Amino acid sequence: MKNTTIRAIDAIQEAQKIAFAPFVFQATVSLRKLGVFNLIFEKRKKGGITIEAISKELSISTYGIGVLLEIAESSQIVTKDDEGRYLLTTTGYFLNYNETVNVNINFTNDVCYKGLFHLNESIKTGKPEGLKELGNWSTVYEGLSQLTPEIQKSWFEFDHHYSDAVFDDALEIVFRNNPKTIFDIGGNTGKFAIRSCSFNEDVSIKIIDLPGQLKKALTNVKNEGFEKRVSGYEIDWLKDNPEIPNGADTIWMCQFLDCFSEEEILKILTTAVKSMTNETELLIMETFTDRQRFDNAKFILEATSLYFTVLANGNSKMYPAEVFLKLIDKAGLVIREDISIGEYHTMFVCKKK
Ligand SMILES: C[S@@+](CC[C@H](N)C(=O)[O-])C[C@H]1O[C@@H](n2cnc3c(N)ncnc32)[C@H](O)[C@@H]1O
Repeated sequence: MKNTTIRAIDAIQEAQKIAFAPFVFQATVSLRKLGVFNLIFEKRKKGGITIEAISKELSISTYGIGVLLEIAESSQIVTKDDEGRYLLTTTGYFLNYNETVNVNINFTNDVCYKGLFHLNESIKTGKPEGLKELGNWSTVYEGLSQLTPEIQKSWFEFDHHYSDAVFDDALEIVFRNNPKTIFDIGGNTGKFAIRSCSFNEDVSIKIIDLPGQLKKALTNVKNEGFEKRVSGYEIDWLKDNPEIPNGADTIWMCQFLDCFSEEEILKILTTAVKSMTNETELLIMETFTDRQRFDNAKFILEATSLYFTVLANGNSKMYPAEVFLKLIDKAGLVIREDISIGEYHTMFVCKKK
């Protein structure tokens, strides 16, 4: 976006918005949590609702509702008419009711907010300095299974939101050659394994992940009754010389490689290649910054990169596809198909060179 023609008065307004962005964010979180947005929306057909009426209905002081709605009005989240009645703007509506905005707000507030304070340190050290706000681990992945329930819920809802919706389309491609054995690398909570077992009655899946995460995934798999067809394999890709077993018809890596630096991605892909035959398909599904149709999607991915910097591991990010193209080639793989899936994702179907 170019801003060469922006007037100084507008530019200072934009700068002030950034200077106070955390205030607007926290006011929004509070208006959501207190049910003020819901109430304003419910009253839309009556022309809106005043601060006094909101205060009475929600048993919160007029002072409290007033300070929140003042900044919300200046931020174009609500409007106020001459009788002092508030309505949601379209932005306010999305802040309260859009599913993607909802998972992003919860993720920002519950998982990232406190940790982000340490971003400058992380940029200098290359370490996730904000992670200490959540627990004492060297990467967030070590701690995923130990996060408090509220933080864990927001983390998993964020993660799942961006993959769940595309699993249906992805499964059609994964199973078009009828694989009997799939390795799900970075299987997380076992969602893909469970969906695969429901989709195809013959397939066996091996989830490959860190021990804590694997335990959680296998419990979920058992709860769905698929424990005979899903096994686990413990790995820490950050250790020296990781190895995975042979025997997969398909290796599945969804929203996984972005959790690593370029050097680490190359190590993972090279290790995977060693376990592949000429027939094995390696499927990489990612959200690439240079493959987004909408600016807001690119913006979400750039913010997610900062989460990786300050909280996840200090050295990974959401990558442009061109970085992956180079690493895939370097690892000894060739891309047979390059498929766009859903709103955000790209799938690379890779084979050994
Ligand atoms: C973003 S999640 C993957 C999400 C999942 N595949 C999906 O599509 O929803 C990343 C996964 O990589 C795993 N992971 C991260 N670092 C790892 C490491 N050093 N060794 C092994 N697995 C790791 C995490 O435990 C987590 O399950």
